[in-house]
Amino acid sequence: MHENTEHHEEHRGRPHHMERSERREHRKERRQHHHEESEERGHRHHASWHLTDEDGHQRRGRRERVERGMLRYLLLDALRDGPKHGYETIRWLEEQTYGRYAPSPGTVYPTLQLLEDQGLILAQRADEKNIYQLSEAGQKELEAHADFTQEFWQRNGRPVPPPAMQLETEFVNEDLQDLQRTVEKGVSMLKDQQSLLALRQVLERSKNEIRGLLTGDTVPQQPHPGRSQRPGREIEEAIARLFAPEDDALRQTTERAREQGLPSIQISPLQGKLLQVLAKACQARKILEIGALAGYSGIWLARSLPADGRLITLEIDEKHANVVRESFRQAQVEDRTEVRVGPALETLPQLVEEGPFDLIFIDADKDAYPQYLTWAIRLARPGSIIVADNCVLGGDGLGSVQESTVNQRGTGARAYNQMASSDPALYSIALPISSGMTVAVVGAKTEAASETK
Ligand SMILES: C[S@@+](CC[C@H](N)C(=O)[O-])C[C@H]1O[C@@H](n2cnc3c(N)ncnc32)[C@H](O)[C@@H]1O
Repeated sequence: MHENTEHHEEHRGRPHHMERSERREHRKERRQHHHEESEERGHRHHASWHLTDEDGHQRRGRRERVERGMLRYLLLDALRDGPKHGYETIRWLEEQTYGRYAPSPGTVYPTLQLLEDQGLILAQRADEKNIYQLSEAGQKELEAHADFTQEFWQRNGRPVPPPAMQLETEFVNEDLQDLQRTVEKGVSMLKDQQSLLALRQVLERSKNEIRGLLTGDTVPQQPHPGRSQRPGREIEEAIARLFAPEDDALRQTTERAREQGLPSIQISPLQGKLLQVLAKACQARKILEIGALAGYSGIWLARSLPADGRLITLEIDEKHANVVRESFRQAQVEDRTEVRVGPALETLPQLVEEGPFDLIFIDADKDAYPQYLTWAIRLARPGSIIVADNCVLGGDGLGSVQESTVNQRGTGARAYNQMASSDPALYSIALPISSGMTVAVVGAKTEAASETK
């Protein structure tokens, strides 16, 4: 299936004989034409998007919407692969999209009829069924509109990544969109041809590097499970070996998370030990965590507590919460831990009576980070420590909040760091450990700082 996909990518490519500007113009015209055409038909096709996981269970995903104007090209594509019955075109599309797209017969048969009426496909009756094949006109039509389907195949013509890679794959897609926004914005801001040339050179270098990585010519440097490049990873690992070795319970927690299909986004052992050191420094007896996942960081935190200490960890996902409880049980810290299920912003107000907390660890949805910080200050005492993970993000978490119009990645972290560095109630620093942790010590609270938005 891979070779097939590659073949299609090549075939679907832009007409090579054209100059770049001509190709762009050509593409623009085609899009316009395609748009008008699909509006004329006034149809949008909705197909359910379902995936079969490794255990053979069907999961529903987002719906793949395909305009009928587009379906005709996908059907022509199916027939380029060889003559087929109507039903076989459906199966072919389902197979080529790895189960993401299977149009209904009610949409496919009328479209095949239309294509036949237009002379783009030929029908032959055999065994009381029509076998369709691409006509010469159909072949030309398909080639002339190759770029219509290109985006569809880019999105759907690749295998669905295994659960452990889905998150990273999403990050890659986000990064691509970020890059596009940044370049588009940059192009409109650049004043001279020289700068544009420099920009193109950067893009060219990146493309070459990516190609090298994909073909295996370049060895990936310091790959890591987080979002941003992490220089000095070997050093981190060496420190972890010395200061923060994992035991069976911690290793099993990571394993359990993987088995249950949870994303691999827990903190590193080094971060776990840092949390423990900070908990010891403020003599923590009560710890609050926002974002539990499978309980990995929770175990590190719980182990820093005295026997009568308490860790409350907040988790939105019931399935994650069950894994966390199991992890805590296995690590024998269930006596001092509790998982509270629900959106953290709803649970936090219920904790006012149970505070103050000596250490608060924030590691959940990034957009809400500024609100979590406000709540953390409210639930803290002077001398409490507030730690937030994923705050540096290779630099994306630093800088001004306004940058978010260019680069949306790191928006929550940027706002968080701005608050943490300027709030008079806090004494803070961001550390470049893993994807960055911002550590703040709560000082004497001011009225303004303890108000909750
Ligand atoms: C990065 S993971 C936490 C990793 C964990 N601290 C560790 O290092 O082992 C983030 C977790 O926050 C949870 N989460 C996301 N949004 C949330 C919300 N609004 N309230 C509570 N939990 C949330 C997610 O379900 C996920 O399990």
